[in-house]
Amino acid sequence: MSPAYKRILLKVSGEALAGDKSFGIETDFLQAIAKQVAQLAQQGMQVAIVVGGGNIFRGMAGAADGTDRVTADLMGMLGTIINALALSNAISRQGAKSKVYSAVTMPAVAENFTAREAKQALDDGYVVVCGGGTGNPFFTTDTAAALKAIELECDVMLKGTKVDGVYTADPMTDPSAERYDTVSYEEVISRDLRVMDTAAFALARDNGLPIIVYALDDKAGVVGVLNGDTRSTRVGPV
Ligand SMILES: Nc1ncnc2c1ncn2[C@@H]1O[C@H](COP(=O)(O)OP(=O)(O)O)[C@@H](O)[C@H]1O
Ligand SMILES: O=c1ccn([C@@H]2O[C@H](COP(=O)(O)OP(=O)(O)O)[C@@H](O)[C@H]2O)c(=O)[nH]1
Repeated sequence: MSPAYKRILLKVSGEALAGDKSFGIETDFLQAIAKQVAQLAQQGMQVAIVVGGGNIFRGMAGAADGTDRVTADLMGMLGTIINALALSNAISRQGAKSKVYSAVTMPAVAENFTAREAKQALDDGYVVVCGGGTGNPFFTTDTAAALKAIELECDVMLKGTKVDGVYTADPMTDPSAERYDTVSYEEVISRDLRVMDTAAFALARDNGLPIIVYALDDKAGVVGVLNGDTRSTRVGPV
């Protein structure tokens, strides 16, 4: 395993959590991710996770259907909390300590996120699972993930999603798209490669945070990414 990383931030896309279903959480898939994360934690790696919510609700879709955008985004943020609770519980069941932090205040459900407390929890051996995104409408959980990776002083952000890296175009719609092994922040932003939103890439670039994009359903998963066995793209300085 890469000895270079002491503390990592893992972004788990909500839609990927649904596995083959169009909505909700696929239990086997949740267990598989939880097992990989628990394994890393038990080996002494500090792991923070930001969870998406696209498997439950997306603000943009709600707004398109007539709900006002701010309300729809609040609904989306609540969806990410549901996923965070499910993932943290699954990690605990694998024998690792885990706590949920929320960017939206809800004391009966989760700890309020502060970087100071979350860093302490990481130092104390907890897997820190962050829900609620940035706590603000008009943002995404990718931006929240980049932000929290920087706030928590993580060495790298791993973005687990449906595709196995960054391509020259969206591989879901363009079969001629080619995957990069490494790509600069500048190229991703200037070519508008939309595997994450520009705000997230810009934040990473401005703070020198490397990002590794990989497919969440790869059997070797995040452990494989860190070992260099899983196909992925590294986004970083040139
Ligand atoms: N240049 C690109 N390289 C890789 N994936 C891309 C690119 N452009 C668009 N995508 C799409 O971005 C998606 C990943 O973004 P993500 O935010 O995780 O997805 P979701 O919409 O499920 O939340 C991929 O499933 C892929 O279809
Ligand atoms: O900081 C944030 C993060 C998320 N969201 C809302 O939560 C939804 C789910 O998050 P996202 O789409 O990023 O999840 P993912 O794509 O990872 O499944 C978004 O559509 C937004 O409506 C938000 O308003 N602010």
